[in-house]
Parts: sequence; structure tokens; C-alpha cells
Amino acid sequence: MLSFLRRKKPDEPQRRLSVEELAAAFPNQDAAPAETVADEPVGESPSPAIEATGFAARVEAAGTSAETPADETIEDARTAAVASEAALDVAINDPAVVDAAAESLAPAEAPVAMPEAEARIEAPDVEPASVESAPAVEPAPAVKPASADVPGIATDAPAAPAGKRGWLERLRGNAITRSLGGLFSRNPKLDDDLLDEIETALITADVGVTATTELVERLRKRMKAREFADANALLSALRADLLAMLEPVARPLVIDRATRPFVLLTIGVNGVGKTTTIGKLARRFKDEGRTLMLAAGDTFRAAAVAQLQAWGDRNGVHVVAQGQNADAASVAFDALQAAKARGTEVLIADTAGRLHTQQGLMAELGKIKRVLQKLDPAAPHEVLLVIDGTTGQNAISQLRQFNAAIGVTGLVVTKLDGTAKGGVVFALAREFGIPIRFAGIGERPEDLRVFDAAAFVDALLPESLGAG
Ligand SMILES: Nc1nc2c(ncn2[C@@H]2O[C@H](COP(=O)(O)OP(=O)(O)OP(=O)(O)O)[C@@H](O)[C@H]2O)c(=O)[nH]1
Repeated sequence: MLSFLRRKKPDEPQRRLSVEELAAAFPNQDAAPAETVADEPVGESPSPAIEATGFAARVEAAGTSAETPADETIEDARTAAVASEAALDVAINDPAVVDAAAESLAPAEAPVAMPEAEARIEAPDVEPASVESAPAVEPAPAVKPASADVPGIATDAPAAPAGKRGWLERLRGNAITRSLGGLFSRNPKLDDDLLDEIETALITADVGVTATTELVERLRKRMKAREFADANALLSALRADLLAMLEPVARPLVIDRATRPFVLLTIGVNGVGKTTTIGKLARRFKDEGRTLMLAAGDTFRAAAVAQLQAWGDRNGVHVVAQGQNADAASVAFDALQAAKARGTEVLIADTAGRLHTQQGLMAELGKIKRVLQKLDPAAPHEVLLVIDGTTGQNAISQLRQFNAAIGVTGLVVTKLDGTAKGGVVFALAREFGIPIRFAGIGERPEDLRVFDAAAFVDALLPESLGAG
């Protein structure tokens, strides 16, 4: 059992911090956190969206329609789509079908019309995301900030400042920061109680029982061996241990320029921020001068296709879409075909959110991968699992299941700004060792950072020690 549960301190009344002490502990506590902004309507798209229905039509003609009958549940329909894989494979291997698909990739005259209704799978054990309604089609107001008409992207929240300061500002409310900040401002004694409080702070911040126990027991051993002169020396050792856990996974995504297109497939449970992350990545890659294309493979949520198309318009990026309830594997195939034909450097494919416990939907991911491999045996070159940093220990089973279904090569941990936790990053690193490529620290296009272990740890620990 954990020592912080075991040890009781009934004789010690809870001391309330004075206003001055609190102010000293949180010098910038009123630094404004990112504000979530309601979705804006999407303007009518002058879009480079590519209508790619020819391939799907061929697949249907082969008697493998993945269309959802009106009276079927959406999940049934999607399970049926998985069942159609054999016939889809046959179609893909038919050169006539492939050629027809390539021909059908001419730019569309008009964007795909989105049905009004939006279907979503609810994720009961996941922090609910803001519910997005299918945007009405009306012209965007002329004077709006850069991302004002992109649903799911905040427009008036300030972007996190660049560099370490951005991390510090966005993670300031974290449980580790608050607990340890308060604790060390009281000049604690170097004893077991100090270790208990550190343990509580780590558990509260979702570092996880196993990782926390390991960290604390290592510190306890060193404390008993009289390695620490004072409490601050112990906290410095904690910082070093936390950093050592994260450094091996802080491996940035390297896009191999020789691979065209470099295919990035984004996956994850509902509402974790996949589509938003794709928008942010699109912005990043455009800024790096790369050519790219997006595949609107979240064919389940109408707003997701519109969201991606809006991102495409904003950044001048082609979006391959077939509309709601289309077969996601077919969209991915069409997009890869088009990206190859154009010599595009990067293709980012979106997928619908799915619970890691839903076997049929998880199998669909394997299908998308196999279909992509018909055109490029090495694709997808990166399978990015997007994890909501507020999810807590459930993230462990998400990663385990998605990894088993498709093989995860990189992680994006989002919403680290909005959470009092975020310690799950340590648990993930310890358990799997899979690279953490990016961190989402806000809703703005700029708020995606290459994961930096030192910046993250420094942002979590009290500023006096955080600088290292
Ligand atoms: N604060 C904060 N919000 C974020 C971040 N990333 C995404 N979000 C918000 O999370 C919500 C859900 O994001 P989406 O991109 O729609 O999530 P999704 O995974 O594509 O959703 P589904 O398609 O339903 O599975 C939106 O309101 C985003 O603005 C982040 O790093 N910080």
C-alpha cells in the first residue's frame, strides 16, 4: 500500500496558507489560461478539397457498399464497413479500379455537402470534449483573426509564448507544481513526511502508482543513506529522476525527405484533439515549407470533415474527402493515390475517434493500414496516437490497445494546458518507451510544441528548482 495512504497525521491540524504565502508560491497564478471559444461557422469553401467518390463507387459496384442503412446504428454500419475489406482488397488489386480512382481525383467544383446531424460515440471514461455542431455554410466575416473560422480552434485565447516560458505559463496550475510549490515554500524538514507529501503530489498529478512508488522509494533509499543535505537537495534529485524518465521518449518526429509522401496516420479515442492536432501540424509543416495534403478520414463526425476542410482552406492545403459515413480506408487510399500523383511531401490522415475497447472499430484501423500498404508497403510511416493529457491512467490502456491494433510509433499528448494533472506522461514513458513527439498546450494553431523533457519537468517543479 502507498505510504501516503498508510501514514496518518491526525494530531497535525491542516495549516492554512496565508495570502502572502500563496502569492509567493504562485507568483503568476493569474496568468490567463487558454480560453475555449465556441466554434465559429465555417465560411463557404473556395476549397481545394478533392472529391474522391469514384473509388468508393467502384467498391460499391462490387457489392461492398459501406453505406449506412437509415435504420442501422452507426456502429453497426462501421462494423459492416470493416467486413467489406475483402472486396475492397479485390478492388484495390484491380488496375482498372485503381486507374479509375486516380482519374476521379480531379479537384471538385464544390465542397462536399455535410449533413446537418452529427453522430458521435460517447467515451464514458474520457473527459468530454466540447460538442461541435455541424457548421452552417455562410460566408466568413472579412476581418477575423487567422484561425477565426476554423471550428475547434480558439481565436481570442492568447497563444503560449515561445520557448520555455510558454511551457511554464501553460502548466503552472499543475498539481505537482501547486503541491510542491506550497510544500517547499514552507521550508520542509528532510523526513518521511516530506516523502509522503511528494508521493501525494505525484499520485494526484496522475503519475501513476507504480511510477510514483519507484520514484519515492529511490528517494527514500538515498535519504536514509544521507545523500541529501536538505529538502531542496532531495527535490533536485526528484527533478533529475523525472527528467531521466522522460528523456528517452523525447524523440522528435523526423520526416524522411526521401519518402514521398511521408504518411502520418492520427488515431485516438473521441475528442482527444486529433483533428485539432492535424490542423496544428499542417500549420507547422507549411511553415517549414513542406507540401502537404490532408485526408478527412474521420468520416463519422460531420464537423470533423468540415473542420479539416477549413484548415485546408486556411493553409492552402488540399483535403481529400468523401463525406460523412464514407469508408475511411477508401478515403486514405484515395488521398495516398493523389499525394503520390502530385509528389506531395507529407500526407496526414485523420481517423474517427474510437474507444480502445471496441474491437470492431479497432480492427478498422488495421484495415486502413493494410489498404495504405497496397500503394506503399512502408505506409503509414508514422502512427500518431493522440492522448488527452487530462485522461489520467486510462491513457495506459488506450496506448496498450491502440498499439496492439495498429502499432503506435509516436504520441501527441494534448490539453496539457488545461489540466491540473498531466503526470500520465511519466506513466506512459515508463510503461512503453514510445516517443512523445508533440505536446498540445493550447487551442491555437501555434500551441503544439515538440515535446521537450526538460521544459516539461521544469514547468512542473517549483520555479526556484525548476531552472535546474
Ligand atoms: N486546451 C486545449 N484544448 C485542446 C487541445 N487540443 C485540442 N483541444 C480541444 O479539444 C476539443 C476536441 O478536439 P478535436 O480535434 O475535435 O478532437 P478529435 O479527437 O478530432 O474528436 P473526434 O473526432 O470526436 O474523435 C476541441 O475543442 C479542441 O479545441 C489542447 O492542446 N489544449
